[in-house]
Amino acid sequence: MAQLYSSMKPTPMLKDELDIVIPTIRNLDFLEMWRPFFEKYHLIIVQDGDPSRTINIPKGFDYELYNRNDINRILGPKSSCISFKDSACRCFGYMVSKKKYIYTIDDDCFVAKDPSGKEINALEQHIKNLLTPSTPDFFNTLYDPYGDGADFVRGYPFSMREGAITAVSHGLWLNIPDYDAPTQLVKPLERNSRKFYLPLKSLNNEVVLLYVDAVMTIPKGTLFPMCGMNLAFDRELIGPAMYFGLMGDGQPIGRLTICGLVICDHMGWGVKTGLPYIWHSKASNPFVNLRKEYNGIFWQEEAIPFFQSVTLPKECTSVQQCYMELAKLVKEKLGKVDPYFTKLADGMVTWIEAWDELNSPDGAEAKAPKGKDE
Ligand SMILES: O=c1ccn([C@@H]2O[C@H](COP(=O)(O)OP(=O)(O)O[C@H]3O[C@@H](CO)[C@H](O)[C@H]3O)[C@@H](O)[C@H]2O)c(=O)[nH]1
Ligand SMILES: [Mn+2]
Repeated sequence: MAQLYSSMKPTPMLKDELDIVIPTIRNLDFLEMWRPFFEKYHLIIVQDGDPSRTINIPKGFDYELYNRNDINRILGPKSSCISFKDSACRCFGYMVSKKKYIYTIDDDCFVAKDPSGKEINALEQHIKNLLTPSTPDFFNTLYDPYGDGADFVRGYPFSMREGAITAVSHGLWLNIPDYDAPTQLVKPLERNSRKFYLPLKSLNNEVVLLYVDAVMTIPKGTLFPMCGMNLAFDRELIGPAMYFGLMGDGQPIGRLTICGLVICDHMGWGVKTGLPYIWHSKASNPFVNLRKEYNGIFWQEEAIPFFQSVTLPKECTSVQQCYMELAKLVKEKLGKVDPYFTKLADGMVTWIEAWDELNSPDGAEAKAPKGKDE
């Protein structure tokens, strides 16, 4: 399937083909800053924590809001696969959406500015990333050859210039980077201000935050730490594999995405990272994060070599089949690391079952209180 976007200008809005998923334990006043970019889109808000709390949502946005009671009502016993008291609860929004694309953003992420001072329309850049091919099989040293002002460099095989379908667009962050707790603890004041260019001086002669003006494809066979803070994906392609795992309340682990992107390699799809940037305003509490992360920090030393070694049978031709196979392997190979991984594997199976229940042609409709403040 050829990617839609080529050199046409402007980037299609896809306002009827994309949902914005926001996990939250806070009021959503941050939407005021995003209003020019988000107001035409449908929002799926997943309210975590105490369902009796009222979340303030600025007027004029079209949204559906799900709290834990809704999740339990819609999924019944299968709601056990949706994390509670962890941002991974956002996966429920992926499951109930009916749109082709998803953009997910945290409620402490704001509109960033590029070095020229122009506000960045993160959603537009993600759409551009998703509608242009990726280059997972052969690295282009000018990064994204489909970006404005770039192309394939000399020596890039012409037979590979059509590229691969892009399944995921992973954006980055100015100000507070997505650091783990130990890094956050030793670098409490560090801000993302790497100097990839001559420092741009602001009016009062201070170095302003800079950013890396690049989008690149994650090379095939390479894993990377995927952050859900500023992330978009083709839900019809890779949606069933975008489960963030079992984390938060009742789990020995949090803030670690066990994600099935190895399936992209198996399916021949691409994953991009880089632009767009958002401005991440708040560092969650590093001590609380350390408690959530410490198991994951040493388990990942076993889990990563496992995921790097995974090869899926060619008989797995759908994402669901791949994911079920991955769950089987997680149980077999990682179950001995800790019983958690057996629980996780079961959660992965339940996730696919719930996904198919809600998304098969005759699947149950996820009834939620529709929200649209006139
Ligand atoms: O129990 C919770 C806690 C938070 N949320 C919502 O999830 C996002 C992220 O929360 P926050 O900004 O406080 O935490 P960060 O450490 O900055 O998050 C990043 O680290 C990873 C940890 O989850 C994640 O990939 C990034 O998002 C906000 O919208 C909170 O409101 C929640 O739903 N439940
Ligand atoms: Mn945050």
